[in-house]
Amino acid sequence: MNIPKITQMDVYPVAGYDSMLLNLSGAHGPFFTRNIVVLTTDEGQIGVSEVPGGQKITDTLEKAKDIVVGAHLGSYKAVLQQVRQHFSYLDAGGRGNQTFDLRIMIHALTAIETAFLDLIGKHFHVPVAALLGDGQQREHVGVLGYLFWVGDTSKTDLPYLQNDDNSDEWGRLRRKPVMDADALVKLAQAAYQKYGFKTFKLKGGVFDGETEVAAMKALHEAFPQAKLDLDPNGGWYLKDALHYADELQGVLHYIEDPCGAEDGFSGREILAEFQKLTHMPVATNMVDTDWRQMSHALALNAISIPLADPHFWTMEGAVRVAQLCDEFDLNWGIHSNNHFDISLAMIANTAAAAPGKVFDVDTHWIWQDGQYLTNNPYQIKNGELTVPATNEGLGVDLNLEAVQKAHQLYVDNHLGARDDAAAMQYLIPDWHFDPKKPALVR
Ligand SMILES: O=C([O-])C(=O)C[C@H](O)[C@@H](O)C(=O)[O-]
Ligand SMILES: [Mg+2]
Repeated sequence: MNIPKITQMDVYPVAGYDSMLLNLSGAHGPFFTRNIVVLTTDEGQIGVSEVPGGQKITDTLEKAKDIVVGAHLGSYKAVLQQVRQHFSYLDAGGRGNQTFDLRIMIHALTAIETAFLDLIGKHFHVPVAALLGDGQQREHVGVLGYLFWVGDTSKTDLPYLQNDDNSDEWGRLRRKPVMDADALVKLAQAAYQKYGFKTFKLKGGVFDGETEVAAMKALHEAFPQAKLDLDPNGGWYLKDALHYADELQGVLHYIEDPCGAEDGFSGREILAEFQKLTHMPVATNMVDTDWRQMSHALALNAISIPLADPHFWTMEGAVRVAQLCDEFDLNWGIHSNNHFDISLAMIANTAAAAPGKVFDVDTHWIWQDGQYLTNNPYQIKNGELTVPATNEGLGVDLNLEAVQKAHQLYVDNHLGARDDAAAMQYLIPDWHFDPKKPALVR
């Protein structure tokens, strides 16, 4: 029997268009960037993956080719071990304190793992979900409507996309400013019309806390049945977070990183105090991002909903977190960043393999919907993604021409890793990141 062997590994840094989404780290620029990996076997089959952008991840993937090319599918775990050993020094600084994770090795590792899993799934004619953890647990995966405050792009001379999809209200509104509760409710209504979400999350840490509390109350009034989450990325001090939590009792279903490290205490210690004092379930993608952090978070009872992003836990690692949550009576969810449709397939397959109480998972996809790198992107319908058990691999068919175009966009615009301060400086001159100050509070 022939076991397919990797004969080629291609790495494509790519870019797509984004809205001027605001967050604690600043404002999203007109482009978001990703790294796409394509593995080819001696049988001519391909396996794909997508992880965050940036030259450091691209370079690491390029260097890893020596380990990957020549390996056969059955040895993928040995390949992953070697990649981890060779490059783990790159992640010594941890995730950093931006809203997004700055690690390098773990993202490169995920890119290699996922492309292998795509190939193995195709080889055995099963979805990637069937290969993870204890196998596929569900076909339908709930996803949330990820809402942002959106800046006014006319205050910049940056090439933000406008009028790319005026076929419906969501397509129109997602490129326009959203700077008050009325506009936010309209945005949520448009997202609901198109995608049928049952949960909404607002990216907070932009306006002062009282303004964001009022916005959540307006969303609750407009969608009394919806589950709501507010995520200021640890930008509030504990004493303020306790006050906002009081105001948000009965409004929020859960809260995400309401506070973080302060006064010599770690983010885990502060969140443990918050959870104990409020009894409000706390989600996080900031304080339990590896097993060492997770062990402290659990010992402290700091969190109820680990958001295990498969891009920084690996797909297998994210499902391992779900298994732990299931055994320990915690809820589980996924965190995301702006992404193309390969990542959407990664999210869907990971959540389809997660046992237990899975919260509607994050995805930024609605801001990118229409910019496809595959011929058959997953669709969000009735607030769900579907992973049929008949899928093979990730369940997507790569459109190489679209990847090459997205790569050209990256090259032509001299892009690299994400830097939200640059666009924010158009709104507030000399703006600098402060992990303890909402972005527009300066
Ligand atoms: O849940 C989260 O913290 C995120 O989604 C982090 C992202 O970096 C978000 O803040 C963004 O895209 O601006
Ligand atoms: Mg978060």
